[in-house]
Amino acid sequence: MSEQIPLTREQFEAALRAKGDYYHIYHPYQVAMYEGRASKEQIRGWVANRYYYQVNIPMKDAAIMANCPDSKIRQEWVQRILDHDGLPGETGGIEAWLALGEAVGLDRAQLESQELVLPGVRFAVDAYVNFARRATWKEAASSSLTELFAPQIHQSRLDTWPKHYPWIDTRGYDYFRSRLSQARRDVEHGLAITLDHYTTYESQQRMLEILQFKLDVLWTMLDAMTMAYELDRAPYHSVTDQRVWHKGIEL
Ligand SMILES: O=C(O)c1cc(C(=O)O)c2c(n1)C(=O)C(=O)c1cc(C(=O)O)[nH]c1-2
Repeated sequence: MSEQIPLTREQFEAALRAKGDYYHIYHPYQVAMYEGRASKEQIRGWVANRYYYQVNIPMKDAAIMANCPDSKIRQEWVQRILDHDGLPGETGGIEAWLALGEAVGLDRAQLESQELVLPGVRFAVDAYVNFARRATWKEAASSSLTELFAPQIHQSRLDTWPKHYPWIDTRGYDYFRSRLSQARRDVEHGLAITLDHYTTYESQQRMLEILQFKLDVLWTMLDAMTMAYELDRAPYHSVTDQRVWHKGIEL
């Protein structure tokens, strides 16, 4: 049997970018938010649940670094952790997300307690972190490439939310603004690693599947929020309106 011919660098990049068709920017929950159709509860639910993604991203990036023997790569990758955690005394992305939480009327302590984080969101985010722990550092690094499509989604919020949701304190928007340049820089580095590394047809197809896995993580988070905040079907809704679900099991 003849071997499949690998995609050229340009074709591979085009195939990665084509995955943008499945980005969560097209999820109805996300569309409702930027079209101004989301209720206060839906916006608050999204911010509270996305907080779990925010706090896990630096742990995901630390897992990639822990598996990476190349100091040059770590030198660049560590910036991602600093973006979210900040240096001591600085405001990082997690702090900026908490400010967004306050801007939409959520209590900081409630956000930090993670009591609003739905199990479906928790499982999806955990799948991403666990993948990064177990995969090779290159595959885990490449899985961040949904960020190719992130500047557009952050910009769409900056363009539409202040108009649609005058009740949101505009100081909350700093997170989205700072991610515009941070995501572009991340993508440059992540894309270079990815285009250099996957040079066989099989490995390129595997990488495209990994990117689909990551798209699934993001889409599934919004599915869980749709159930809870749009369809009024939070977990256990048929038996109780209490938030009885687990709040994370530390291992
Ligand atoms: O708001 C969004 O829609 C969105 C999506 C993504 C993404 O595509 O994974 C990230 C972010 N935001 C983000 O703010 C962020 O810091 C981030 C890091 C990563 C990653 O996989 O390492 N994705 C994303």
